[in-house]
Amino acid sequence: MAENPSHTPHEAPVVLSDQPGSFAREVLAKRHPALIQRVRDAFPYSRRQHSALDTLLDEITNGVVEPLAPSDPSAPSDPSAHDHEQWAEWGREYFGRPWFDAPFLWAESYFYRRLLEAVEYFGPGPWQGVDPFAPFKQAELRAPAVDEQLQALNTLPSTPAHERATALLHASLWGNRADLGFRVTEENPGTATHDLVADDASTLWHLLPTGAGSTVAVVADNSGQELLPDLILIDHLLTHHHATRVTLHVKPHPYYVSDAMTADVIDSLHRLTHAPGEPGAIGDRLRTAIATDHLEIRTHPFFCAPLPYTDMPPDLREELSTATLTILKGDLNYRRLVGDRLWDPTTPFADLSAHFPTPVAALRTLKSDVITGLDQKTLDTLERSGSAWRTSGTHALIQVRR
Ligand SMILES: O=P(O)(O)OC[C@@]1(O)O[C@H](CO)[C@@H](O)[C@@H]1O
Repeated sequence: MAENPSHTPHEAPVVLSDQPGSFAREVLAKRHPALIQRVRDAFPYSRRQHSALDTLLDEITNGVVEPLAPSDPSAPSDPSAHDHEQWAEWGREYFGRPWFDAPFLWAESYFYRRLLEAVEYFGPGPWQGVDPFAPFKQAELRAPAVDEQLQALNTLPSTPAHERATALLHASLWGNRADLGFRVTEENPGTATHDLVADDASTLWHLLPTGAGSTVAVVADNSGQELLPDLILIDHLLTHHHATRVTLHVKPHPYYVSDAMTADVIDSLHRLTHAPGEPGAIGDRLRTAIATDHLEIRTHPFFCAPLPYTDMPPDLREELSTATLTILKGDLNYRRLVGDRLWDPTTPFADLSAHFPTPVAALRTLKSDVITGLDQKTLDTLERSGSAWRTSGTHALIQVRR
């Protein structure tokens, strides 16, 4: 194993991908190559795009990390060059070294940036802005399972308020299993457990008393079967006066396969508004909320950066600071919040999230090695179970720091 310079007595080791058999290694060695193949199969790409995908595949399996290709000098303002300087700085330590030696968080993020480059997403040219993951996202949103989930919402108006709030929070939480990146290699994710490994839901609701005029920031994760329940939860927060204003933060470009962008919010709203009954009513209310600034869709380049939230730039920090509570969805946001490190699982979540500018709630199904804030008894039970509880997506948590 390569020496891990980031391991100081005060901080746990950074997750790397250099350990054979580790989860992080599997993602780089198996998930990323499989993803290249899926994207390739989904589009009528040109010879140049296929060749760029071949080069990327060869590099991630046998080569060393290469910088982004130089921008096209013949194009006066090459849009593909928008973040070159940034990546040159973020990658300085890792260029020329095997992919498996870079921090897992960095390597994954850079892989998605390079995949977008290979398919010419940033242009200039006809493929500019063509989301390579759109076919997978759209298929998921059209799935018959979604019709059933939407129909089930028709029982909501007659469900007692407390039960309804819990059901919607849990739907948003477990929606995080619908992560298409995860499914590239985990076709049949195991059965979800129902007990949460940590459940601070009561603190979350205490932070949002009705009628207090709160603002909630929701940092979204996956589109489709995660974003739909997120939107339904947002409607609940607004209509039941837990918040007067919600900001929904999405990715500025395709990321981790199914991560939500503005286009995905539009598609999900369309799916809701075109469904009969309660889902249609929810969709209409959400559109009204957007039109009246009670719900605002926001994005920021930092949401696709290979960095933890401790490195959040001042403008985003300032923007989020106005929220009463930030809800961070999913596994990657959790890794970025507490740091992508092999913490002692009983390290308090509140200590590791203290840097975040607002009270924060993490809603996450467990799909990577990082875990914090467990009590010893829960940890012992999980360890005794012999299951891959950290990474299989069968376990979930709601952790809140006031
Ligand atoms: O953030 P999400 O969508 O919940 O999960 C992202 C994820 O699928 O990607 C990484 C591996 O590729 C892991 O952190 C996690 O399993």
